[in-house]
Amino acid sequence: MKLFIHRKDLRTHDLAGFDYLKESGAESLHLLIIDPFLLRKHREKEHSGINFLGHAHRLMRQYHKHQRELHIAYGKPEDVLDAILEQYEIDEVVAHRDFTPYARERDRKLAHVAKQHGAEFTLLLDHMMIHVEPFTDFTGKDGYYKVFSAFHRKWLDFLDTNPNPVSPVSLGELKVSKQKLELSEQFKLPFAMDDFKPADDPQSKLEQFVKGKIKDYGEERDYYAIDPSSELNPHLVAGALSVREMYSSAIDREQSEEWIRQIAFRDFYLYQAIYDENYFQYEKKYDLSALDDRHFEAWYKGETGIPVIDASMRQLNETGCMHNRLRILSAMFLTKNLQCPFTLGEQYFRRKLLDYDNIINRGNWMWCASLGVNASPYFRVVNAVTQSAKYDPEGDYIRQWLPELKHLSAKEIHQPRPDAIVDLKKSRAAAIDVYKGIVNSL
Ligand SMILES: Cc1cc2nc3c(=O)[nH]c(=O)nc-3n(C[C@H](O)[C@H](O)[C@H](O)COP(=O)(O)OP(=O)(O)OC[C@H]3O[C@@H](n4cnc5c(N)ncnc54)[C@H](O)[C@@H]3O)c2cc1C
Repeated sequence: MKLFIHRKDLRTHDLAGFDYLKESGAESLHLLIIDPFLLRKHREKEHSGINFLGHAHRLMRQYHKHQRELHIAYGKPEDVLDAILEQYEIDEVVAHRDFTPYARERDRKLAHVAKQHGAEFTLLLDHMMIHVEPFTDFTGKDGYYKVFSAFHRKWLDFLDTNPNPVSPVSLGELKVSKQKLELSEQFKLPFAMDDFKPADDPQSKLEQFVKGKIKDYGEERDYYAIDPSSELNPHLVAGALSVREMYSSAIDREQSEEWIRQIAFRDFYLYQAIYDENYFQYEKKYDLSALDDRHFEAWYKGETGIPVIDASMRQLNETGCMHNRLRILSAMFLTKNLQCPFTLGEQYFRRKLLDYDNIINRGNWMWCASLGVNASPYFRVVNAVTQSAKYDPEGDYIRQWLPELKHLSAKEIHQPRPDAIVDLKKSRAAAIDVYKGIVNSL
């Protein structure tokens, strides 16, 4: 019998692991491990944890609907696996690959436990559009792409000749074992799944988006006050929706290029995390000693006196959502105008974002902070006030999140408040000076 472990792939169709199980013809036991490490610091009460657990609850229901058994265990993955392999005749453990340092170490430990029990440990690539090894062969490049535009061109060519279609295999076609798992008390969930509202179905949202808003995405994607983007990402990061489904539902639609380009962007950051050995340690490579956390609290509480920044942080704190343009403004403001290390903002987003993803979050924070291989130039410091006036000309977004400024005119509402913690012009000049030193310290 095989053991399939769900991770960031909380769905019951189009999974590389399901294709593999179907092909093998073997019976399989299906497991989701809730890892206490990933819920430390009460993340189950933060938006990112609530999103994941809401999707876990939805997955449980889907298994139930298919009359299949999904076992849920709570504990260190290697301990859970050890207990299961001790009790059951399992010859192979199957899961999907992940590239964060924590995931790599976890999988190293799981491989070790599997080996001790004489079982195979198979990791499959599921959550990227491209398969990285064939892609690397296809590029014929010595080394990897460091710049997105060149990567993007090759990515499109590669998918033209190496399509990665949605799999027709779904849970109902697998021989899922009906055996009960008898795990000891220590592996029982310390909370009830019912405490988490099951996440909504992403399929109808995807369908609506590709039939409607996708054609305006290229022109309107930055106009955050009118909700121009798909808002599918919380489903994608939990794996309730596969990237193949997103790509294949959009690729033949007119004017879908810009949206597809964003999917390539996601693959690009995942690809960087695989090939750039410094991806997770740039903060140790640069000299960031000129930066400090003086203004961090004002930033995360939305009390900087720059209306668009405060509005976006209030939205984030309350809902876990923040549009991409606002993430850029708020990250550049923190790292550049407030001269705060990017890692503090990165960690704050980890707790707060509904669609938090370690690799994508880090790549974007580094881009904003002008660090790493694919970074904005150090002298790029966007002006939050002019961007606010450009993308939200009536100030509707600010009025929604800062009702105390409702009375101000469309012209006044974007302007720094009298008690703003920094002067945008002066802090921009200072940031350019400091970041010139930082980027040259590598
Ligand atoms: C500082 C900062 C932090 C971020 N943190 C995260 C994070 O933790 N998790 C995360 O998934 N994204 C993150 N992003 C990227 C981006 O903001 C979100 O992917 C996007 O806002 C999701 O919105 P949407 O669901 O409407 O997707 P759409 O705008 O409809 O885009 C479709 C898909 O394209 C991908 N995408 C879009 N923008 C980007 C981007 N800039 N980089 C990589 N992929 C992108 C996403 O997978 C998304 O599902 C961050 C961006 C910044 C500037």
